[in-house]
Amino acid sequence: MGKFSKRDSSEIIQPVRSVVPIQPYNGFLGVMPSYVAADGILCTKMVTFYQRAEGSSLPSTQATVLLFHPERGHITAIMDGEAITAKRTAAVSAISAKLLMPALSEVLCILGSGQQAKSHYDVFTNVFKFKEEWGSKTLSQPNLCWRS
Ligand SMILES: NC(=O)C1=CN([C@@H]2O[C@H](COP(=O)(O)OP(=O)(O)OC[C@H]3O[C@@H](n4cnc5c(N)ncnc54)[C@H](OP(=O)(O)O)[C@@H]3O)[C@@H](O)[C@H]2O)C=CC1
Ligand SMILES: O=C(O)C1=NCCCC1
Repeated sequence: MGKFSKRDSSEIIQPVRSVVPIQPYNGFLGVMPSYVAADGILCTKMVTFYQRAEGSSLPSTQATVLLFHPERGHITAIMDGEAITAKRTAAVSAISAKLLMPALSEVLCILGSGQQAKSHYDVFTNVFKFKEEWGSKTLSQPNLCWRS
């Protein structure tokens, strides 16, 4: 993402994500490899995501990030892809908002109360200042009001 922000993609190999539908279960498996030679980073994220039935206790998204030794090819780290996904996705949204939102945006409204709702709340309140914050009661963030 740092390289992306610098608009320097010359050293990054990052094919478009491959997605395998898991049709009977309304799900997908996504595989997201990338190689940044200059930084010695060879990795892939593997993520499953599902449209769950209402009231299901199963998670909608599960992910793992594997880091490899670029020269020798062995795995050097197995990382929590859900934590990385939470921060990465919210960070990308904040960059988009920074570039696209009207200058006098004073109200933050978060829909949903899952992982992304929480990480977006954290990142957006860190990067921007809002006069009002609206969201779900179940998101339970300290400054957040809610509509019943
Ligand atoms: N573009 C990207 O890179 C990424 C995209 N995503 C997408 O972001 C979305 C949220 O992901 P995440 O936060 O991890 O998921 P979670 O499962 O943690 O949260 C989902 C939220 O959506 C609510 N919800 C689910 N179904 C309905 C419905 N029918 N009506 C109203 N609310 C509903 C849930 O409510 P309740 O708790 O009451 O069930 C919950 O608050 C997903 O669509 C996911 O695919 C996620 C990660 C990365
Ligand atoms: O890229 C990701 O990570 C995800 N994309 C779609 C929904 C789940 C996670």
